[in-house]
Amino acid sequence: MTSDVLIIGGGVIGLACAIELKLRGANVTVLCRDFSAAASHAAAGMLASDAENIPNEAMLSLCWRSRALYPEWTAKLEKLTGLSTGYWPCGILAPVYQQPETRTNDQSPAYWLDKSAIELYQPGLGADVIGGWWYPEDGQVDNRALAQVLRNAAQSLGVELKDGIKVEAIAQQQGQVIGVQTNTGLIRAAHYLLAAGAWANELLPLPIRPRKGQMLSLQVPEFLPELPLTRVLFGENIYIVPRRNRSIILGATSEDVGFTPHNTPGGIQSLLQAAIRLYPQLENYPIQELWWGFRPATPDELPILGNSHCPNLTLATGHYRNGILLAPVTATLIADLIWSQTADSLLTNFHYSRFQSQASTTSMLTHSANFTNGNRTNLSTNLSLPSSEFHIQDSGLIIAGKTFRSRLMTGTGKYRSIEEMQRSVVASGCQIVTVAVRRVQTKAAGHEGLAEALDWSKIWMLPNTAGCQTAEDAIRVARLGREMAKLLGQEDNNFVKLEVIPDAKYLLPDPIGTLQAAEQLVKEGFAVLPYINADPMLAKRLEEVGCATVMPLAAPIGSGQGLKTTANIQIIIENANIPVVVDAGIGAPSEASEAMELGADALLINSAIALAQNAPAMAYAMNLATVAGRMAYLAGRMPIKDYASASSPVTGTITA
Ligand SMILES: Cc1cc2nc3c(=O)[nH]c(=O)nc-3n(C[C@H](O)[C@H](O)[C@H](O)COP(=O)(O)OP(=O)(O)OC[C@H]3O[C@@H](n4cnc5c(N)ncnc54)[C@H](O)[C@@H]3O)c2cc1C
Ligand SMILES: CC(=O)[C@@H](O)[C@H](O)COP(=O)(O)O
Repeated sequence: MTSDVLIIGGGVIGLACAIELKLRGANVTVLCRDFSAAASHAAAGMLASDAENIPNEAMLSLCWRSRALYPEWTAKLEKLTGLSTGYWPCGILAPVYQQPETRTNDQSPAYWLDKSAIELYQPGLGADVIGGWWYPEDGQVDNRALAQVLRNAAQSLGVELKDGIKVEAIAQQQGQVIGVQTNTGLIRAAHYLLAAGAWANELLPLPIRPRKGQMLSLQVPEFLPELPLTRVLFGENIYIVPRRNRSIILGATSEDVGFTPHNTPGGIQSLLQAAIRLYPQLENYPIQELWWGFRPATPDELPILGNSHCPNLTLATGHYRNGILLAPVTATLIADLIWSQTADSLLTNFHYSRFQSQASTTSMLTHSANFTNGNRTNLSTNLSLPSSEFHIQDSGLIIAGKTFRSRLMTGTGKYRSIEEMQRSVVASGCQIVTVAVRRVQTKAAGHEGLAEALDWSKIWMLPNTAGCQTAEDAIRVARLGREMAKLLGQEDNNFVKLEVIPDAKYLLPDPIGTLQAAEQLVKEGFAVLPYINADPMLAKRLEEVGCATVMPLAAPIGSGQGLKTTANIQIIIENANIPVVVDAGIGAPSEASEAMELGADALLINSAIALAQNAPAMAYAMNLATVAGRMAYLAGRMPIKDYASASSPVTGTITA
C-alpha cells in the first residue's frame, strides 16, 4: 500500500511527526538511514527555553509552546509504550563567574540568586561562582529514552519504520515530488516530509550545515547514596545534566568541521576543565562514555518548518541546538499542516524562503524540469516545443536532490578569451559549470578573474580537484572548493568533481585514490561527483560509498576521440542508481548525442567546445545534441534488423 505520508529521517523530529500524523488517521512510513547516528541520540536533552536566552521572539514563542506541551506529550507516549522518557521538569540553574549585564530576554521567568543563596540552593559549586540565574520552568528529558519511546510508540500505532534505507534523491516532476530514490529503489507516497536533520542539504538546497558537538558522561560514585545534583547546571561553555539513573551528561563543544567523526583530546579536555571549574567534585567521578553528534544548523539558527517549493513536500529540519525541546510543537504544527492544511501563524517565521535572497541556489528549487536544455532555447526546430507535445515526460537531471533542466555541463579551461568562454557557456544552455579550484586559487594563465566572470546566481558551480595527484591532495582542494563556492554566494553548495590524476600523459584517474578520497568527502558531507575510467566495478563501489554521480570518461581528457568506452559505459548505466555523467573525450555533437542515446544522464564537455573555431556555435550545437540524444533515448530507438524491410506496404501494389 502506498503511504499517505513518507517521512525522510527517523530522529525525534521525524518520529514525533509520524506519531501525530498517525494519530490523525494517516498511513505513515519513516525511512531512516541510521537511527543511531541521529543528533537525537547525541543530545543532552535540556528543555532550555529560558536558559538559552533566545533573542528571536517567534523562536521564543515556539520554544515556550513546546515546553508547555512536554508533560502531556510525554505522558501520552509513556502510556502508549509503558516506558519512561525520563522527562523531568527539574529547572535549570545558570551559575556565573562575573556580575551579569542585564539579561537580553527579560520575558522569561528567571530569578537572580546571589552567592550565598546559590550556595544554599546548590552546594558544591566552584569557589569563583558569584551567583546565578534560576529558571524554574526549564527542565530535561532523557533524549535517548525519548527516541526509543518514540520508536516503540510509532511501531505500536502501526507506523512503518524502515531502518537502513538511505534516500538518495527526491524525484520531482512538474513541480511535484513523484517519489524518493533510495538504495532499495523508488518509493512513492502521496505526501513527503523532509526531517533529515543535519543531512537535509544532501537532498535539497537548504542552507543547513552540521555543527559538531562532543559530549561525555560520568557516573555518580556508588558511595554517594543520594544524587548530588538534581537540576541542570548551565554554565559558561558547559552544561551538566544529571539524570535520575545516576549518569551525568557533560556537553558540548560546538565545532564547524563538517561531518568529521570522533572525539578529540582537545574537545574532551575543554569540557572537563569547564565542568570541574563549575562543580569541582566531578574531578573524581568515573567516566562512563564519550560520543559526538551533528546539530542541524541554519544561518539564523532557526528551524525550517512548513511548505516547500512542491505542494506535496513539507520541511521540518534545521532545529540546531533545540530539536529535542521543539519536537512536540513541531509535530503538532506539521501534522496540522499536512493532514488538515491548517497553517499556524507562527510557521511564517520559519519558512525556507527567508533564505531565498541570500542563497542563490534556492532559485533551483523553483525551476520546473522541462525539456529544453537551458535558458536560451529560441530554437527554430520542433525541439522548442514542450515535451508534453510529444507525450514524453523528463524528470530533469537530479543530483544530490537538486534538479537541473540542462543535461550538459561545461568547463572554463582552454578558451581564447574570457568573453568567448562567457558566450559559450550561455550558448551551451548549461546550468552547471566546473571550475578547477587550484587554477582559480593560483590565478593560473586564463583563470585570472574567472571566478567573477560568470553569474553564479544562475549557474551552479562544480568545483573540481584538477591537478591533484593523491587522495589527500584532492580532499584538501575539495574543502577549498567548498569555501570558494561559499565566497561566491553559494552557501549551500557541497558539490565537488573529484579528480585524482597521477598520470600526466593520458590523464587517467587513480581508481584507488579516487575511492579513498570519495569515502572521506562523503563523510564530510560533500556531494561527490568522481571522474573515473569507465570501470563498472569501480562505479558500483563509488555508488555504495555514497557518491552523488559517477563520471566515466568517453576517452582521455582533451583528446576529442569520442566514445571509446561504449560497452563499459553501457554496463555502468545499466547498473547505476545514481546519475551517470559521461565526461571527457567527446569531440563532436554526434558523439554527445550518441552518449545520451545510450542512456547517460548528462555530459561534461569542455575541449570540444573551447577548441572549436567558433566556440559559442559549437556550444550551441552540443546543447542541441544533448537534447536530441536525451529525447531519442526517451523516445525508444527502433530495433536493429539483419535485413531490409520495405517502408511502404507490399500489398496493394500495381502489377505490371
Ligand atoms: C551534542 C548535541 C547536544 C544537543 N543538546 C540538545 C539539548 O540539550 N536540547 C535540545 O533541545 N536539543 C539538543 N541538541 C539538538 C538536537 O539534538 C537536534 O536539534 C535534534 O535531534 C534534531 O532532530 P532531527 O530529527 O531533525 O535530526 P536527527 O536527530 O539528526 O535525525 C535525522 C535522521 O535522519 C536520517 N537521515 C538523514 N539523511 C537521510 C537520508 N538521506 N535518508 C534516510 N535517512 C536520513 C539520519 O540517519 C538521522 O537518523 C543537541 C545536539 C547535539 C549534537
Ligand atoms: C573540465 C573537466 O572537468 C574535464 O573533465 C575535462 O576537461 C572534460 O573533458 P574534455 O575537455 O575532453 O571535454
